[in-house]
Amino acid sequence: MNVKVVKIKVLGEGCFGVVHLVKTIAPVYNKIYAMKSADEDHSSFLRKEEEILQQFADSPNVVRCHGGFTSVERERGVVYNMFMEYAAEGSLLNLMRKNGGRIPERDVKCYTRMILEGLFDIHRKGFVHEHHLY
Ligand SMILES: Nc1ncnc2c1ncn2[C@@H]1O[C@H](COP(=O)(O)OP(=O)(O)OP(=O)(O)O)[C@@H](O)[C@H]1O
Repeated sequence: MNVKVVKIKVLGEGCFGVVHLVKTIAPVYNKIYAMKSADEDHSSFLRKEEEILQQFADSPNVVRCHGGFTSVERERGVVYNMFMEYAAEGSLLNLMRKNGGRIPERDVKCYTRMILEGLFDIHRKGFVHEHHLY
């Protein structure tokens, strides 16, 4: 499948790759995704992440994965890309930064519930969540 996207902006960078906000051009026009990319030679983690996320399509508290594809970029060569649901409100860290280093008390209950329900689904399927500190 010949997937074409326009990169709108960088959303962030993790240990293994960069995440862009993108808009699709082909084969479907104007779909918005968060797209995580890694050089093909170092893409095994991303392919694994995709394989795992696909198992959580029915979990509303785990970010939805919309598949992956390979592209060739002039500067980087062959790249593997994974489409994710775009979390437009950003991360909890963004929320804390906007609120003087805290999560507003009125929001704590709702986010705690979402995190615990997401973790419950993850553990139920036999996975553990790991976050890298760097
Ligand atoms: N689906 C998304 N919607 C919006 N922003 C996202 C999305 N996924 C990732 N981001 C942004 O990109 C950053 C990097 O994401 P990534 O998944 O690569 O790493 P991480 O989860 O922060 O850390 P790690 O490398 O430990 O997995 C995030 O911190 C976040 O700011």
